[in-house]
Amino acid sequence: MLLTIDCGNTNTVFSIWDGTRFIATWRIATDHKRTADEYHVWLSSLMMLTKTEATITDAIISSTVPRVVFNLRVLCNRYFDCRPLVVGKPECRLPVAPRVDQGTTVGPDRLVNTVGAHDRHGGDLIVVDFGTATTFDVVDTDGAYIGGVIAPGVNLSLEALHMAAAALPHVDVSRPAKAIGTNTVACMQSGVYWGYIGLVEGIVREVRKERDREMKVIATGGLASLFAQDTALFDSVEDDLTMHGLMLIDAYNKELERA
Ligand SMILES: Nc1ncnc2c1ncn2[C@@H]1O[C@H](COP(=O)(O)OP(=O)(O)OP(=O)(O)O)[C@@H](O)[C@H]1O
Ligand SMILES: CC(C)(CO)[C@@H](O)C(=O)NCCC(=O)O
Ligand SMILES: [K+]
Repeated sequence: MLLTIDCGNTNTVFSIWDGTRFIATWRIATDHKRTADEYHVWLSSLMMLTKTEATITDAIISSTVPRVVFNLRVLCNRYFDCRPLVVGKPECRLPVAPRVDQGTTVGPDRLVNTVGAHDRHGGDLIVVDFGTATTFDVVDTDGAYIGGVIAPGVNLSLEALHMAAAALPHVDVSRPAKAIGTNTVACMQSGVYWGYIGLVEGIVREVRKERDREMKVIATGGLASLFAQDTALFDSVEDDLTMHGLMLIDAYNKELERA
């Protein structure tokens, strides 16, 4: 079975693909100090607790945090006796190469989302991912990543308000009942919630204008379904998009190896 690891700046998600479907998904806070042994204790306990029967033989990693890759590699070598594929490394091939400025490095999560979304929807697409950053990936007709937009993440914006203003408390994102807040928390929630609705709609409008063509919008990330309540923009909301992309990239590389 395949272990897919999506390491973001905030959270790291592990899933197990049994060849047909994902049988388990577990989340842990990203911490570069976490050792391979710690990952293994955590993973094996969850497997036991949930009675997940899995023999991991392969692994693929997407990491937006370069320094966590070392310990994730050790985890795969030591405990699963395999060498993981790492998205963004030259030995990990992608079905279609990104078309961006020379010398620039695209976030591996964005490359993986591009592959996952193009497989499900073809081109042209805009993939919106509500993670630590809110990213927009523009996918060409042939499935190439051709650029996009990086905006501050929703939770990051709320945290920035709290950090910079003495009178503003820590607030969790939520859908406010009204746009006009009548207390501090409601005002902040309105600013971020309706602000992000406007941000997403505005950016998609500009990207479509620039591309001058129809483009489907695919949303992913923990907060996608929250925002989907108040915009008709998303053609589809898919929480498993990154994992689907990782599974496809692994299969693509295995196929190349066999050829
Ligand atoms: N309905 C909800 N309301 C509030 N928060 C939510 C909701 N659903 C998910 N979340 C939270 O949203 C955040 C976004 O999750 P996601 O996995 O997309 O990104 P992340 O882990 O924050 O970022 P990264 O992938 O960059 O590490 C998570 O912290 C998750 O717990
Ligand atoms: C933008 C983030 C942080 C989103 O996770 C990640 O994709 C990243 O670190 N990207 C590198 C820069 C780029 O994608 O152009
Ligand atoms: K993510």
